[in-house]
Amino acid sequence: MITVKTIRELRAAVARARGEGKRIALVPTMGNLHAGHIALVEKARQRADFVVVSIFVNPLQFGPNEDLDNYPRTLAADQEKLFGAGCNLLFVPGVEEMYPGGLQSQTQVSVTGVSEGLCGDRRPGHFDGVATVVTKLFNIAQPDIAIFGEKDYQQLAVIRTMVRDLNMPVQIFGEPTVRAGDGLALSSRNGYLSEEQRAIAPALYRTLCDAAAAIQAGERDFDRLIRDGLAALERAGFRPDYLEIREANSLRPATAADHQLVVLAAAFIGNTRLIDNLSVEIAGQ
Ligand SMILES: Nc1ncnc2c1ncn2[C@@H]1O[C@H](COP(=O)(O)OP(=O)(O)OP(=O)(O)O)[C@@H](O)[C@H]1O
Ligand SMILES: CC(C)(CO)[C@@H](O)C(=O)[O-]
Ligand code: BAL
Repeated sequence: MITVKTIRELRAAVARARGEGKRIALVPTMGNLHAGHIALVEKARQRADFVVVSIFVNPLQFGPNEDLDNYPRTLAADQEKLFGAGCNLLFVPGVEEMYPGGLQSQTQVSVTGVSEGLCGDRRPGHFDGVATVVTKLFNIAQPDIAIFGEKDYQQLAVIRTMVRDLNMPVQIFGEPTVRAGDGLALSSRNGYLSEEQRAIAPALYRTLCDAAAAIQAGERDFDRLIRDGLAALERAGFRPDYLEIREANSLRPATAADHQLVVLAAAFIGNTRLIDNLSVEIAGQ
């Protein structure tokens, strides 16, 4: 595995791999890697011959009061994990390499529809920042495929929409959320939790499971399910940001006629904001 910091080095290595007839995969990350990221890398290995992982804590997708400065940066440990997972090239650009003209003058990519509501409302500008950096990473690495986690469900929908609308020649794969034994979705931000907060955290997934089970059992009063879910999160010690039930593909609010649903939630424990989601397929329809 080689680690490069510049677009020029990345392009040269990818051109060599392509010249050898290799299929290129890209796994974009913000680092502080855990088993969820490694599962994406392993999937990339299965589907391609040359795996590029990027680690870039993208300032463009953070709001002014968010955790950009505190976001964990653990390059040496990440390199070790990626080497073990069969990554071929690690791209770790600095902010200047990615945004040489500064953040203000950066052309931005903005996806309508699926980026509205949910995290799009709670984190204004977030998905413009994500769509912009992912477009840049696609243009820089020109991968055949790119792999993302379903944990960031709305992000995956935004990227799929962007690729479709802008005819980007890259195939997108979404991978299931990797969870701890108690159900908590693995996330770099879990590292912010104290022992006491970590004990509260699995209630987020439990709440999603309860809502999904109620839908499977025939409940279609989604407003009531949302109210119950928000109350359950509060009882557990969360400060809920949102809990919503959406149609799984369009992300519009679900109706009783929909067959593929997703329950999505974001909630704070102290200053730490966790997100999670659970898809619900209504069988036999
Ligand atoms: N538990 C997980 N299972 C599968 N994929 C995941 C998981 N957590 C993150 N990913 C995916 O890894 C990629 C990089 O995500 P990122 O580096 O932001 O990690 P993260 O753990 O989600 O961090 P954060 O705490 O900032 O949300 C994204 O495609 C994301 O969806
Ligand atoms: C896709 C991504 C790497 C873009 O910065 C980021 O949003 C993430 O880690 O999910
Ligand atoms: N995992 C999504 C990146 C973010 O929260 O900014």
